[in-house]
Amino acid sequence: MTRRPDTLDVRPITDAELPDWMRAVRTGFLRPPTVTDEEVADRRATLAGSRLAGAFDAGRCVATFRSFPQELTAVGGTPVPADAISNVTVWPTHRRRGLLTRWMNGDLADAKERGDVVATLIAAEYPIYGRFGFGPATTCTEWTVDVPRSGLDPRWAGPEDGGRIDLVTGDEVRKVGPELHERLRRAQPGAVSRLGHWWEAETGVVRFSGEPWTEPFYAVYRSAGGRVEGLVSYTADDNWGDGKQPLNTASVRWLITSSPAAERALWHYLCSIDWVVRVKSGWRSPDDLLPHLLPDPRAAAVTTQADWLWIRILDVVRALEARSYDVPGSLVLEVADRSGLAGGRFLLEASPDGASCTPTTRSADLALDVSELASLWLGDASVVRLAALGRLREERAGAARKADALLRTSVRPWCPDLF
Ligand SMILES: CC(=O)SCCNC(=O)CCNC(=O)[C@H](O)C(C)(C)COP(=O)(O)OP(=O)(O)OC[C@H]1O[C@@H](n2cnc3c(N)ncnc32)[C@H](O)[C@@H]1OP(=O)(O)O
Repeated sequence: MTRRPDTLDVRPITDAELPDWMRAVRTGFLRPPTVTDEEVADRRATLAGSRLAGAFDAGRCVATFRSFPQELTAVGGTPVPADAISNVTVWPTHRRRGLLTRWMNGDLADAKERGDVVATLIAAEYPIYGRFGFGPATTCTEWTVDVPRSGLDPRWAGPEDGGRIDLVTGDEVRKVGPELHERLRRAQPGAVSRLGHWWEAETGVVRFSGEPWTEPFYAVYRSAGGRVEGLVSYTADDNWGDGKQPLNTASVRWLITSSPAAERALWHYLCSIDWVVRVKSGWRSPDDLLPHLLPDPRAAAVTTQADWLWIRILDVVRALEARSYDVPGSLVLEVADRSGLAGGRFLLEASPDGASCTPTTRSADLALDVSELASLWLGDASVVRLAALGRLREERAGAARKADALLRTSVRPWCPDLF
């Protein structure tokens, strides 16, 4: 296949080019391209710290790339510096000429140079990013609850643990949300820091998505001691069936909690709203309490089960030293990285008191690609399973089981954010 010569002007964008860049992003994501002056102004206010690039053909932006600083929580709660990648689009007229490859290789090299431990992204499609050393590291699950079948007590009138649930406004959400989210993300492996504008965008104060804004409902859970421990944003449709029966579906936009009591109470609340016969959970942690807090968990059908956060390890030593380990153990990993950014042979010596990781010449226990290490690092994937799939190689008999004992975790990682 012959590729057309590269005549494009590929570079960071200027501030004056932001409207054109936004049009290009929308076109690449198949959304109506019209951008208003207000949306440009709102978007501009949210981009501090972001690195924005565009490809220009005869002066028109035809492809986009953005990255920005982020923190990702490792197993055990230590945040590591991450290079978050987003808004990757190449117009259909300019696809498969290597634009993504050029940007990605440059951005990952810059991130490595800056000292970022990982790069992160949410992949639009599964096959795009593995070639650049990314691996799927968390998953998301969506359930649809058939409320009348759930077995929950229909007379429920609020939490029985002394806590309370209140419907609140967007103003209140912006007051209590950020602190709650900080508590959650510092404890949850796989969670990421949020940019300052996240809460403003979620409550309609800044609008740059091009979607019409409709105010959702917000409910907050406070513990018996008055501490905010949970927050949910949801919408409901308007569906009256034959026979004048309300058959509404409540759809969760997001739900965050810092305690199991808050998680249980908010799901119970959502499943006890009069008229609501279906609750769509939104993209949740695979470990969410939802299905099993129902007396009949089969009332919660899995409607989505897919990869979510993808990670690219840029520094194997710092990544493996940043996370915690529940048991003592050692492991020699032969990590292949075709880009030359992070490969090598490493000795990991770990215990619940800490870990050290050093380049070594000892013979390897396991040989794997850097993308497979990304899937293992947050504790979600199974080494034994990856070996069975032929995606990593045991160099010493029994090494895969030994590695699972060291790397897997009792709580699965989860990233609540789309970015
Ligand atoms: C983090 C995010 O923003 S996710 C959003 C990603 N964007 C989208 O999905 C929007 C629609 N798609 C696009 O904009 C583009 O097709 C992109 C960005 C996915 C790819 O950009 P391109 O410039 O065409 O990619 P590029 O030419 O560098 O391709 C590199 C390789 O990846 C492969 N590839 C690229 N996209 C895909 C895909 N969607 N599925 C499978 N393979 C792909 C190419 O075939 C090529 O393989 P080769 O080296 O074996 O020939």
